[in-house]
Amino acid sequence: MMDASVAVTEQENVTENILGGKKVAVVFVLGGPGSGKGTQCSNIVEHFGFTHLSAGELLRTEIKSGSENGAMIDNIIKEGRIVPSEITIKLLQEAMIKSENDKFLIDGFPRNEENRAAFENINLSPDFVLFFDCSEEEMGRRLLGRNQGRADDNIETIRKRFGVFEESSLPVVEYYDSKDMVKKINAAKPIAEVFEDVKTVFQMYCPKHALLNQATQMPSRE
Ligand SMILES: Nc1ncnc2c1ncn2[C@@H]1O[C@H](COP(=O)(O)OP(=O)(O)OP(=O)(O)O)[C@@H](O)[C@H]1O
Ligand SMILES: Nc1ccn([C@@H]2O[C@H](COP(=O)(O)O)[C@@H](O)[C@H]2O)c(=O)n1
Ligand SMILES: [Mg+2]
Repeated sequence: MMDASVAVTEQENVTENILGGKKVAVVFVLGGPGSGKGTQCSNIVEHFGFTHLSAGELLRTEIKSGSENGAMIDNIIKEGRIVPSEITIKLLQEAMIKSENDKFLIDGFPRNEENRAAFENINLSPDFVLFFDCSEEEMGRRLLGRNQGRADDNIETIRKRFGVFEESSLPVVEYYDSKDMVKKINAAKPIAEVFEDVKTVFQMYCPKHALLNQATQMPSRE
C-alpha cells in the first residue's frame, strides 16, 4: 500500500510532498563550494517568495547553539567532510515544519548519496534541482575573497571541499540529471547575469507568482 504521506497525481506523475500536514514545494540548490548558491538564493527569496534553508548554515547554527553534536560537526566542517545525514535532515525537517511558508530552497543538500537517501526516507522529493556550474579556479578565488570569517574558507579546507564535491556531490547531480530534473546554470558570469538565467527558470516554474511579484513591485502612482 502506498504511504499516506505521498500522493501521486496520476495525470502528471508528480509526487506531492506533504510535511507536517502541509503540501510543500522543494527546490534543491546545488553547485561547488563558492559557486554562488547562497548569493542567488537571496535573490530568489526576494523575487519569488521562497524560504532559503542552507544546510551548511543550519549546521553552523547548531555548533553555536552548544548542542551535544556541536564539536563533532565543527570538526567535520573544518575538514571539509560531510556531516552524518540524520543530523542534517533533522535540522532541515524541523526548519521546514516550523516555517509558515510552503516553498523551500534547500541549499547545499543533498551533498552525497546518503543525504539523498535520507531525504527520500522522509518521503519528500525535489520539484527540480538548480545546479550552478563553475570552474574550481573561479570558485577558489571567490572563497578566498569571501571574508565572512568561515572556518572552512582556507586553502587547505577548500582543496578538501573540492575533492568531496567531485567524488560525492557530483554523482548526486548526475543522478537527478538522469531523471531530467536538473536546470544547469552557468555560474561563472557576474552575479546579475547569473540571476537573469535563474529568473528564467523560476518564471517557468511559478509564472503566476512571478506576475504577482511584478505587480507588487510596480511604483506607486501617488
Ligand atoms: N557570480 C559571481 N561572481 C563573482 N562573485 C560571486 C558570484 N556569486 C557569488 N559571488 C561571491 O563569491 C563568494 C561565495 O558566494 P556564495 O557564498 O554565494 O557561494 P556558495 O555556493 O554558497 O558557497 P558555499 O558552498 O561555500 O557556501 C561570496 O563572496 C559572493 O559574494
Ligand atoms: N548537506 C551538507 C551541507 C553542508 N555540510 C557541511 O557544511 C560545510 C559548509 O557547507 P556550505 O554549503 O555552507 O558550504 C560543508 O563543507 C560540510 O562540511 C554537510 O556536512 N552536509
Ligand atoms: Mg553557501
